[in-house]
Amino acid sequence: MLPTLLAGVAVFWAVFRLLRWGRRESFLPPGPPTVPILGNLFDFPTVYPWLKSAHLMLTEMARQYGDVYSMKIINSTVVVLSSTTAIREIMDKNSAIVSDRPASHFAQEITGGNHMGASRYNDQWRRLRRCAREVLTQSACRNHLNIQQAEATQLMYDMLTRPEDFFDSIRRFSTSAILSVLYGKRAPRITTPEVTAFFDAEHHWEELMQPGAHPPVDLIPIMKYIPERWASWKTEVKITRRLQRKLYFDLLEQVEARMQKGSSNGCFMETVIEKGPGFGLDREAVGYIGGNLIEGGADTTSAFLQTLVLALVNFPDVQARAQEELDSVIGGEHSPQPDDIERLPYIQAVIKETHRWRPVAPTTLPHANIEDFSYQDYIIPKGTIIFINAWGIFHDPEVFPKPDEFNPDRWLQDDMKSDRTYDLVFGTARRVCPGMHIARNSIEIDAMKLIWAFKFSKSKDPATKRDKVYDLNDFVKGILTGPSRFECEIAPRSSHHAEVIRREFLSATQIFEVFEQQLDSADREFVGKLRRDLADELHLL
Ligand code: HEM
Repeated sequence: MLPTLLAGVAVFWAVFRLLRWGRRESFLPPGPPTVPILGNLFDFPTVYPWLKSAHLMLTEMARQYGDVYSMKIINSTVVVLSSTTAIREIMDKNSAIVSDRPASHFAQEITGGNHMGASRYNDQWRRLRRCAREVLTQSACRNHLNIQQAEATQLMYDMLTRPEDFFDSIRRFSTSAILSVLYGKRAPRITTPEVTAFFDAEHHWEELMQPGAHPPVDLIPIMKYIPERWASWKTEVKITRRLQRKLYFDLLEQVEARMQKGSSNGCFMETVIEKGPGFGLDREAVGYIGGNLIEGGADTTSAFLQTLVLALVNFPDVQARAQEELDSVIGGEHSPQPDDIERLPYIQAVIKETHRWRPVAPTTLPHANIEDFSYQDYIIPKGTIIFINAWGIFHDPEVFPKPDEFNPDRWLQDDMKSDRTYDLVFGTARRVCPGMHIARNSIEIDAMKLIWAFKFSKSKDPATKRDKVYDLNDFVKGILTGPSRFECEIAPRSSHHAEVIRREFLSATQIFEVFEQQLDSADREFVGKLRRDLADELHLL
């Protein structure tokens, strides 16, 4: 009798709990109507990734339900923040409790909990983060300006000689710059083995981490126990882990080998290898911290630069004004140097406007809270997934009139000069991007040099001979985004500019050589020939 009664109570309890799934609790902020059990599952943008980008759908809902709204996804709660006031009141004031990440079974399985960006708010994350913070301070990052600047001279040279490949040249640049800073080993070609290995590993990682691409193991944890033959994602997880580890630990071994030979070059990982144990990081974690930083730094920087080119092509008046400023402040004898940015307010505004117009991370990365907290009359329960709708904030017409227009002047208005909204591009609370100083340096150097060096204009339609029409919303879908591949015309602003580009690239040889100690024979041959040909060419000029 008792077992039957207990079983009855258990079934009743399970049914009772199930019926509460999907229902919005009265203490939550408002949001779209829910359906039983599934809640807002079908309102959630990632369920239809092929339809519309997540940030556009989240923004449409914000205009309807307000700057703090909630959704129920089965038994989890999602809150979306779409105003600076909400960011200040929720993220800044509660930073100690809103810096968790939603659970990611895939990230845990692939990296063993060593992925800083995907890690929960736990002791291992604190160790990884402390190490990254101390080694990536603003002043420490100045030590890497030389190689970032040298890499930018190769980017200019590549655009000069192969303008049609600019999309890949930018990708090579950003991957090589971050590899040099982190591992002291550069990548002179897009086919350099580490670049190919990174793209391959990243492709698998992004495919797995894309919400909606695989069964929702985090929402329905029992799925973890499905045997591999019916769960293709388990094989993908193994492949991704193998590819990442091969890249990260091969690179780590190369740094260790150089250090043993006494030919260190001051890269980030040398410091991490020395100081890592002091931060409580074992070799496993040291391997992953570097890998996670390549991942954080490579595609974000290239997406920004590709967006900048798209904007320059489509807003020629902005380009002309930026070039006027560069001509009057820098002149034509040499390209801009890192510290010149202080004297170039319009270029600074162009950079801010690029971040605002098409942010690389339009919803940053999702946060989660480790404790309940209240906001106005609402309670946000522990474990809520918090989306920062940076796109919605940057495209709020009340704050940024005509938000789709690329207008750097808005950042030169007195009230915007010290406005903190811009900081959102690098995230919030204790998760704010640890690579932002490295990123800012790269972006500033490149924006100054590229705008100084080239005229960017629209390609012609071969049939009509008219300017091509660009779809300024054709961006790759995902948590991190950038423009889909596009064509444009890139020409040096004068033959004198072209000559300066060649000279500056050749004179960066000494800086490059420090980062070329371990290149493979094909890359070594490539850089040798390139420099010999360039020297001959300049000699003839
Ligand atoms: C245009 C360049 C970049 C942009 C726009 C950008 C933006 C962001 C954003 C929005 C976040 C999420 C912050 C949050 O959760 O609130 C983030 C996290 C992160 N970024 Fe960046 N980032 C850039 C470059 C870099 C670079 C160069 C590195 C490495 C040197 C890097 C490494 C990371 C890491 C490791 C995290 C995860 C931090 C954590 O969860 O504790 N990022 N970044």
